[in-house]
Amino acid sequence: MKITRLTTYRVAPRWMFLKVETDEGITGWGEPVLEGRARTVEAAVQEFAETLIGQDPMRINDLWQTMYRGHFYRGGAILMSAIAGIDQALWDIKGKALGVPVYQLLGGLVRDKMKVYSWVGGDRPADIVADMQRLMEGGFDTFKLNGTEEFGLLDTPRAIDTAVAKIAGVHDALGTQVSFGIDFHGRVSAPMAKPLLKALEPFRPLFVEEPVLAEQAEHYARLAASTSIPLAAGERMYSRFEFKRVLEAGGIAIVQPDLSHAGGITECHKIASMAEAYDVAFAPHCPLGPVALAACLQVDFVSHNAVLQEQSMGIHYNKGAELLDYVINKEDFRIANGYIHALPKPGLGVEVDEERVIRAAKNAPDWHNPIWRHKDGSVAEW
Ligand SMILES: O=C(O)C(=O)C[C@@H](O)[C@H](O)CO
Ligand SMILES: [Mg+2]
Repeated sequence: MKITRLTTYRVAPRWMFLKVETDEGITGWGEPVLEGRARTVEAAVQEFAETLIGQDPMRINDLWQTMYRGHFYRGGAILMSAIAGIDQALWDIKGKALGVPVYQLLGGLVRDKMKVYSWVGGDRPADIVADMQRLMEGGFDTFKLNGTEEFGLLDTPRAIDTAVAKIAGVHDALGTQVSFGIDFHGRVSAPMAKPLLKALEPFRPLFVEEPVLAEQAEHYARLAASTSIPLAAGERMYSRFEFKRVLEAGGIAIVQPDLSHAGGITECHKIASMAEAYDVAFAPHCPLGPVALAACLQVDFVSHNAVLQEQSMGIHYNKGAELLDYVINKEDFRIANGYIHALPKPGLGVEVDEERVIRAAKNAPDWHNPIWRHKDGSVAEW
């Protein structure tokens, strides 16, 4: 079998799908996107296409290594997102060619169902309790929310109190009926993370995510030593070679690689295994589309340390399209009582509505995150 064509489709809300065609009529789909940098990743995918066309798609490991090592420069958000989406599509082709879901090619199921969680509260956490109560009716009991709005490098006790008050409101209203992760979203500096974590401890969040920016990873171990809250990170780390340093230094209880940013199924399956060796949980980041989610689930169902799966249904970013709008087999993605089952169909297990994708690609938005500023006019972490 040979790869014949790679076609990218940028679509609402902020996703990009990749279709990889072969000379035997088998097509694979991937989701190589970096939110806000879709056009850059698209260019990277098309550059990789120059070396992929004519190659055997079944040789996923060699193609992955060639994409990663063959062009001298390596790693980083753009290249690893391009490789991620291509890798997803290659696994999709392989599973379809052999007539099995990808998880069968990775050793089979370690669990019958996978716990998922839902976002609440948006960019600026608000209406959190109401959002949770609405989603609890749909069977969810695990959530994630942003911990703060803009937060200064040195901020005030009042800013900490404002952030804590929102969490206290959830705790007062719902107690332990719900569990929730708090995403600091890299908005909190290392000096402020310690007091903010301490102030949040009484409300026992499930985890705090990106307690500091990924480039401040050396603070993870120090922060973990100062708090009982499990720390999570990974959406802005792009390969085993970044995760190895974090795992070795300690401090992170949950790794959250993104299957569309960290090299795809091939790389994230290895990251999950590395994390397991350090007794660290695996909870893939996935605020993206259905192909990215399908790729996550394939790794979740073969990884003993997979504990939670993010999915974007109802997320505040999904303007103009929802998680399953481009999916034909919507029923396979059904979430019941906060769990999802392994996708039964061959390959990634997602049947893409190609006509709808092609239509949507004709007027794709060019999504970018807002640029936030502090009161003094300096740029703030969004
Ligand atoms: O889902 C999460 O945990 C996030 O932090 C969302 C963030 O990754 C945005 O997708 C960036 O545009
Ligand atoms: Mg996050």
